[in-house]
Amino acid sequence: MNPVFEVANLSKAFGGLVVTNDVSLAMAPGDRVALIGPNGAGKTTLVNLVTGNLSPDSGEVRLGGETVTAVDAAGRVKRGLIRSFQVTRLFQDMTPAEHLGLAVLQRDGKTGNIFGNFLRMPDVMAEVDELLGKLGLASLMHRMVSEIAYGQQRLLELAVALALKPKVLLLDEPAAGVPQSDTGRIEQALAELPADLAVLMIEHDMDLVFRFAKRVIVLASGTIIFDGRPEDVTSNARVREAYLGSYANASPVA
Ligand SMILES: Nc1ncnc2c1ncn2[C@@H]1O[C@H](COP(=O)(O)OP(=O)(O)OP(=O)(O)O)[C@@H](O)[C@H]1O
Repeated sequence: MNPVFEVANLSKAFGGLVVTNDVSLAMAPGDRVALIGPNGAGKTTLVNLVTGNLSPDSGEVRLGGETVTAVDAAGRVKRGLIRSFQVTRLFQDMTPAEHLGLAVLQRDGKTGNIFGNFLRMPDVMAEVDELLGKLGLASLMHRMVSEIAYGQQRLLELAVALALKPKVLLLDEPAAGVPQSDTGRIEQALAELPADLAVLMIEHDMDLVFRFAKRVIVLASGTIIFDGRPEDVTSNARVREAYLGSYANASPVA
């Protein structure tokens, strides 16, 4: 199958520190990939290069076969590359319905309407209802974000991302900080993501990685040291060495 998303020989240094070192990878529609690696391995930097929030020193990013290395982050969103909206970027005094309504209008290029009452637009609201229903947030649609639990805010992030109709979805630790009682709902939402969507998830929780991913990519010191099946990752010598190295550098607990 043709890749929906590719990076080729991507490199990035901050000062003298090479944080992304000749990284190449491709994803097909429907892929479920976990991106793991010790702290400071360069995972967030790689995602920032992919989204266009950072520019690489060299290499290419391609979406649906088109080179988008020079396209800005908004242009990549328009082409279907969506990073899950972070909880810290949700508006505390807006409701889930308003967040999703705005996302739908933005996706359809109708942002001129945002000062109209889009909550009365039947086509927009039908989609908002459906998305919130899917994620179990229907009863909260008109509550302020500040009044809803953290786990539900993380589900709302996912709903906003889905409202933009992604082809490639980048998730950054979708269940981090969520009380255990609510992680099941998030995992269910992840399991129910559209089958043809390509998903790349940064995740530290290996239990979640094993339940979600069909493929694991391990980054260490900016280099991909493993790209393969989840069942092969923990026995891989380079992966073990990279993680042991990160523990060896950790300070002993007093
Ligand atoms: N803007 C920047 N300027 C300078 N150094 C940076 C910058 N952003 C990241 N770094 C450095 O690049 C390295 C990789 O950071 P990055 O956040 O990409 O790693 P990570 O794998 O996402 O880590 P974590 O799992 O801890 O979030 C780190 O040493 C970090 O200090």
